[in-house]
Amino acid sequence: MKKMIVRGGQKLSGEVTIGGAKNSTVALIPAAILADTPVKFDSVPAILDVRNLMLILNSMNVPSTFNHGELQLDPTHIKNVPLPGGAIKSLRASYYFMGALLGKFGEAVVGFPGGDNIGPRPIDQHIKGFRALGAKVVEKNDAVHITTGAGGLHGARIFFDIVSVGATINVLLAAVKAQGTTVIENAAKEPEIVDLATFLNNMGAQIRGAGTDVIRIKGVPTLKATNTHTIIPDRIEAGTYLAFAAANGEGVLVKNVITEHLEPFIAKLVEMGVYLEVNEDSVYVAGGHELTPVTVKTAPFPGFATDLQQPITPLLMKAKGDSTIIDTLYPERIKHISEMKRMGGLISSKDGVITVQHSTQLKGTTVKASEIRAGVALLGLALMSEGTTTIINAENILRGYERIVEKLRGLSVNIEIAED
Ligand SMILES: CC(=O)N[C@H]1[C@@H](OP(=O)(O)OP(=O)(O)OC[C@H]2O[C@@H](n3ccc(=O)[nH]c3=O)[C@H](O)[C@@H]2O)O[C@H](CO)[C@@H](O)[C@@H]1O
Ligand SMILES: C=C(OP(=O)(O)O)C(=O)O
Repeated sequence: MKKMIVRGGQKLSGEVTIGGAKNSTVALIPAAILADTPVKFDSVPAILDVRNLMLILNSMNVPSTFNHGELQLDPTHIKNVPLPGGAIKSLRASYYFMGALLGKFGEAVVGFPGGDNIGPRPIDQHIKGFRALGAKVVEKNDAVHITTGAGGLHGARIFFDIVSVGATINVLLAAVKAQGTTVIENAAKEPEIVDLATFLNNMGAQIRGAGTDVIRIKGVPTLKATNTHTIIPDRIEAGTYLAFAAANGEGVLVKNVITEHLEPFIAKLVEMGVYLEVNEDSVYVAGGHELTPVTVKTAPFPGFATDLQQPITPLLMKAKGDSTIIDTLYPERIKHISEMKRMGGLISSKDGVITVQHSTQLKGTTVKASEIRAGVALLGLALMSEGTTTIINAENILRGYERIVEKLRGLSVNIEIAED
């Protein structure tokens, strides 16, 4: 296990460059097995989720190499082996192998995924989608067994009961080579879905409407990669550094940002009184602002991302008054609260409403990163606290934040990582 040791009370300054989006990458890698050729990605983030996906690929006879942000993989001799456990349990997005294997072979056995401890995360909509495409789905022995009959998968009209990123992507992966046309209604609109559709379309897929709530997929028999796919920047990583810079910076430039992907987040910072300069592909945050409290309500894209409600929390503690957070997607995403309280943070949660008060007596201590965004929020609070904070279970942060220690050191933060 790893721990991060952060010395607080330092001001962030300088530049930080955002890497490729975790939530695109973890969909693109399973999607790549649909290709009949080798595949190359660049701007791939150096995160633990990528390492674990490479282990899963390896178990399927798909060799891969990852150097300097470039990931190459060769699915031409892939074997459809059952994927019941092991690395599957290490990340949520391993469930994309259900859709990808189903699309490729017409069958899949994939263990129930792991991922963040952020409350219940059912996959009923994924299964509903697979069934609509003609698959038989049985859940047994902690794994999902999916098969198709002799006719294979066929296009269908699917109306999701709730907007789900994972279900939209999984059904898209299964449908891309199915016979006929699939229409997904009430689809999720996240930029990572558009990135995935761009990758697949460049390989010959016929997907229209990604980024809107109706996606049409005309099945094609084969997919071939002819060029390198560059992954979009990580909007959640960008939002995290913007929040850190606003709370504790004295001039930070966050580079490689698609600012349109962060509109509700940037609007919230402006509403709080943070002084920002939004450039074409970067955002500059100046220091020393008077902050007013706000209400944050998470929603599917283009709403305020649930993945940013914890990272913005330390900043809310700087505002003079009470702020409110309502996470409509994951009301139980509150694992940071007890740890923040131990650091002197004035924060509480009742009936799905988190109240964050102006907190001036913050002190470092040993806290636990129980999941990625809870962990990074504690890191943000550590930067504002007096003394040293030790964050244990730091792997949960490294799962999705590439080179975070180096990036923060580049912003003059005194931070180190060590074995626990
Ligand atoms: C790898 C990845 O991209 N992870 C993101 C993805 O997770 P993930 O794809 O798992 O999240 P979903 O968009 O599916 O979940 C949205 C909501 O729908 C519910 N739901 C989902 C599927 C289902 O079959 N039934 C159901 O009820 C969930 O419990 C949740 O309340 O989107 C979340 C919401 O933006 C983000 O927090 C995660 O970072
Ligand atoms: C919840 C998250 O990730 P995952 O879906 O991979 O668990 C996240 O990135 O905040």
